[in-house]
Amino acid sequence: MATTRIKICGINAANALEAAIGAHADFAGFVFYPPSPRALTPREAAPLGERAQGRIKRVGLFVDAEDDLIAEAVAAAGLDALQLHGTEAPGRAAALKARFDLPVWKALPVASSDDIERAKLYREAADLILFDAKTPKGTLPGGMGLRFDWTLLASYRSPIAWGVAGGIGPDNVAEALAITSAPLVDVSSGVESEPGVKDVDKIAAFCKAARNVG
Ligand SMILES: O=C(O)c1ccccc1NCC(=O)[C@H](O)[C@H](O)COP(=O)(O)O
Repeated sequence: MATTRIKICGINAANALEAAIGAHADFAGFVFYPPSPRALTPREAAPLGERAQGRIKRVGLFVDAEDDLIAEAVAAAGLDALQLHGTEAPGRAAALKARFDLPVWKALPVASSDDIERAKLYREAADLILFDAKTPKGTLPGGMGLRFDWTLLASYRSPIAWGVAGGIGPDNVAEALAITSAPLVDVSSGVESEPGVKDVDKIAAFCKAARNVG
């Protein structure tokens, strides 16, 4: 089995970034979505991006963002990939991939098998599909600690890269990976002490538990 790749999302402080790097996570997620408790402005992300350069890949998370914000964030934080966590259509994902010449990850909210099927729509437009739990209307579209039925992915096969997110933490990441065999796992609130505050010990425990599986 190939090694599971790990993304720690919502990194907004140097200690959390160092914990993710120290625990050999593959990706650090920077959230550029103002309503999030983990949100960064491009200016705030710049020193984190510089610290991360060459040590961990930097993924910028956007929710139906304008090009201007994405351009500022790419320039300030030196992003290595764009994660689209809103209602971006395949055409929008393809346009951003072409404009910024960066890999594009598309997050898809999952509540039923139909939601898994939607991944097919993005095969030409995205480099990675991230299956995340569907959240209630009027709340954040991610980072809520909600999980979906992982058995929906039990026999999932894809020609492009993919990952699983939502309600995963140090105590259940092994179960999530055992059920889904996902090549990538993503976590945010599961490694926090409170919303927006990462816990360095939980980051270490999460990465250790994920690495013990794949
Ligand atoms: O983390 C956020 O605040 C956030 C806000 C808006 C859209 C997406 C967001 N996070 C996306 C992620 O990549 C999370 O890691 C994923 O949703 C899982 O979150 P959690 O259930 O808290 O681990």
